[in-house]
Amino acid sequence: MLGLPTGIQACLFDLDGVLTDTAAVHAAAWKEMFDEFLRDYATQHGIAFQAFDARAEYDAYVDGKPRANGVRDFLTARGITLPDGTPDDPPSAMTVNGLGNRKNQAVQRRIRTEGVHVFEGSRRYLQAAEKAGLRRAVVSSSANTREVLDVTGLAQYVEQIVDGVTIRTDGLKGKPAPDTFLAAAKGFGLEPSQAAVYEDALAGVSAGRSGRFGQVIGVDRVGQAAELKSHGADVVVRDLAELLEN
Ligand SMILES: O=P(O)(O)OC[C@H]1O[C@@H](O)[C@H](O)[C@@H](O)[C@@H]1O
Repeated sequence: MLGLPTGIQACLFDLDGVLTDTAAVHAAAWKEMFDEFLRDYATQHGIAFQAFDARAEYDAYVDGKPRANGVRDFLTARGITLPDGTPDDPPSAMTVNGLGNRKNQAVQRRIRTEGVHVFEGSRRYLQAAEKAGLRRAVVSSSANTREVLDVTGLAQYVEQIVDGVTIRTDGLKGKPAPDTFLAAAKGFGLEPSQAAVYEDALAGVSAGRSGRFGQVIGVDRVGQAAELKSHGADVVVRDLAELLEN
């Protein structure tokens, strides 16, 4: 049923790139912020400007992770160290949190002006999961999760949210650690083996694999099926509608 092995009682959905087409919106906002930062950094240090690669560097260092971890992991890969600062740093601050807040301004502006596209196959899958009596949670690193679920009308299908805000308030480790998915399974009173994880990010499928979930479904929106498999996806689909067929 719904492409799931028997015994699965809950669906734990990532948001950006799985339910909504917001992975691309995040990637564009990251590029806007990092390119501005990297241009200034290159001028100050007398080095050549090398733009942020919104595909390869986004997928490897940023996608699926909590905001500050994405900033830190990308800068580390480029050999750049900045002080962490604090979450309330202004967007102009040259800190990990400052850059994260600058990116958040960009992503919120884009969400407001461009709107959010819902993958129709995902909406249908959520409805089918509800009809089948499966529990439904959204497990996302994004602190903008509630807003996106509200503006898209998807909130009505979701029973539990573990997001970027929960990570901060409950002191959870973000993806690729399995903690956010484990918290969602626990919230339903279920074992990880009784829950399926739906993820488009490499960090997310790694989290599903290390948490020993009953099924890890990789959702390939950008042609990275092989990487999703090698990071731990049991199956890879291009759209959740494919799972409705079996
Ligand atoms: O900056 P936010 O909205 O809290 O989101 C953090 C991360 O959330 C993830 O869901 C996205 O895949 C990342 O691209 C994003 O950076």
